[in-house]
Amino acid sequence: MIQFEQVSKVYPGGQKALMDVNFHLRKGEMAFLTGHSGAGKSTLLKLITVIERASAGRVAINGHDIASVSAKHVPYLRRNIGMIFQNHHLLMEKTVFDNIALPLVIEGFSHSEIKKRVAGALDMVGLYGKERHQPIMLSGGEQQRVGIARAIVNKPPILLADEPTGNLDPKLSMDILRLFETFNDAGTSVLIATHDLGLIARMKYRTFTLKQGRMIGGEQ
Ligand SMILES: Nc1ncnc2c1ncn2[C@@H]1O[C@H](COP(=O)(O)OP(=O)(O)OP(=O)(O)O)[C@@H](O)[C@H]1O
Repeated sequence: MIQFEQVSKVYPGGQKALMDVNFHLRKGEMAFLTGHSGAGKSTLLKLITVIERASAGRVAINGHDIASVSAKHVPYLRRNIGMIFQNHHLLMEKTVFDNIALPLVIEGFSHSEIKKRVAGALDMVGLYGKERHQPIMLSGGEQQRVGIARAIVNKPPILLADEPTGNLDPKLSMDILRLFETFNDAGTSVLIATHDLGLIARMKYRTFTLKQGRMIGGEQ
């Protein structure tokens, strides 16, 4: 599903963020990506979402080399990827409904379809009835679930999460992980970047480990 072959990333200032990275997230797999601060986790996710481009090597999604995707076609590629952030990047002045509807509005869905899909997404993350609230009225865990609902509302085959449980207590973190498992059970490929080794230890998933830009575990 997502394949890196000998991928390196050097930022314009000369900072080497990734070096000769090989890894393969299989279709329908759920896995963790870990490593110390600065190890290159966010950079790896940015190469998948084409926020950054690789300096060397090959990044492929579904067998397609994304180096050949032009800037114009990047938005189409991103429709296949739901992205979840630690500080969820919600629009605080908008309602929960508007936040979740955003990807569908951009894709030009009809209002009735948007209502149906947002209701379904709210139901999945356990926030049904909160659609008129503003994010500021919700707890940290609830805000994170709004971010997750927005990421899955257009049913992408790939879900990427960058420190999705960073601000949450262990119980809420586990709830979020269980939510990811539900999507994974439905066939979504899920990659979760996290520092939380305790959380990883409690789960049975493959773990890719980065150390100073090199992959030191989990490639097989
Ligand atoms: N836009 C950038 N320009 C220059 N250097 C960068 C840029 N983004 C990241 N880096 C550098 O690349 C390296 C990897 O950073 P990255 O953010 O991928 O690490 P990370 O593992 O996600 O860290 P954290 O867990 O702290 O978020 C770091 O040394 C960082 O300083």
